[in-house]
Amino acid sequence: MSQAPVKVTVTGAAGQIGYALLFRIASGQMLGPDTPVALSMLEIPQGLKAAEGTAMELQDCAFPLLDSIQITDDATQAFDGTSVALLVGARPRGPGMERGDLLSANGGIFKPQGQALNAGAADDVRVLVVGNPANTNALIASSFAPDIPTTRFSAMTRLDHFRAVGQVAEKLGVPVSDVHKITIWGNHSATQYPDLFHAEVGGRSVADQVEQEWLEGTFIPTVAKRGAAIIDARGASSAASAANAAIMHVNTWVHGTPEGDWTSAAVPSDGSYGVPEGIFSSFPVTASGGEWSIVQGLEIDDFSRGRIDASVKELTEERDAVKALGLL
Ligand SMILES: NC(=O)c1ccc[n+]([C@@H]2O[C@H](COP(=O)([O-])OP(=O)(O)OC[C@H]3O[C@@H](n4cnc5c(N)ncnc54)[C@H](O)[C@@H]3O)[C@@H](O)[C@H]2O)c1
Ligand SMILES: O=C(O)C[C@H](O)C(=O)O
Repeated sequence: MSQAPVKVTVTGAAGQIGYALLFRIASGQMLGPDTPVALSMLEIPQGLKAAEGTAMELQDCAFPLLDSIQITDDATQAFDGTSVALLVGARPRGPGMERGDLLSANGGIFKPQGQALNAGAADDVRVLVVGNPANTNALIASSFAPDIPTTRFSAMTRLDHFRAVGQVAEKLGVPVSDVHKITIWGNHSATQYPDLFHAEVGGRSVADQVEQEWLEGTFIPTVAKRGAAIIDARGASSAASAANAAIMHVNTWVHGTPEGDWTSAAVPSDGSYGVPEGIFSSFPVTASGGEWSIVQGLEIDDFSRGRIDASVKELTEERDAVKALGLL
């Protein structure tokens, strides 16, 4: 081990995504092979026993990079000194629950977690929100962490990005590594807009290589509704693919995007592409020096404009709903 351990906090550590995530973090796949990790697992009291079981398994892997494991139901302890916080634990939508109820229940989680991050996180903290509704949960958490720059928060649309890459690779019969410049715009929800007009395979626009009918009638709905399709098939929501996307999101944030390509992440809007300032919307982004930058200057045609606006409208409605609940 060549450097001091980096504290990484995972909330919802005993959940499905937590189980798929923790072993990859501890093995070095997120921060790299030279970075020892001090893991902190935050759970609600009912989740602590299962978290202890996972910790036993982590110990049994004898990962050379795993420096220590903390298990707690106290957010202040979990976030104290943390440099990477993965906010995975969230309240899922239950039967008969309206979107407003979901936002209110999650406000009860992300407000105190934002406050605890603000109180004790390390100066270099980076926060990834995975728990749904991820974009708006990131907005809530960051608004209760006024001493942490808003740009240190982002919400995950990398899974949607990878889903789009997979669909394009299959359609064009190329390896996934040939697919570049995919963009997910907007919300991590069924209104998201996976954009192929700027995507490239073999140096040519993907939109020029597929039929418009496939793009509109198959590609967009397949990507946007993939989460629901997985729930339907598995009887549980995506877990390993979500954990993979979280690992890659943080890895890219810390280590940067490859030259000439970009990825997708929900970051606080600076007003780019007409997206209202402050909401967490997915954009094409590059990363360098631990900071996200929104890719500028892309031409947006009327088709894309309409799709982006529809998803952004949903995000502004979510923002207004949490504002009305006193959560902003
Ligand atoms: N952004 C994405 O792409 C994406 C993809 C997949 C899933 N998700 C979301 O991720 C979240 C987690 O999914 P999962 O399948 O692991 O769920 P899960 O129900 O298996 O696990 C969630 C865990 O969070 C814990 N928890 C609840 N409240 C908590 C709190 N206040 N503090 C700490 N822990 C808490 C629960 O005890 C549970 O163990 C869900 O909201 C899901 O919708 C997002
Ligand atoms: O779609 C869901 O509810 C689960 C998750 O956000 C996903 O995209 O797989």
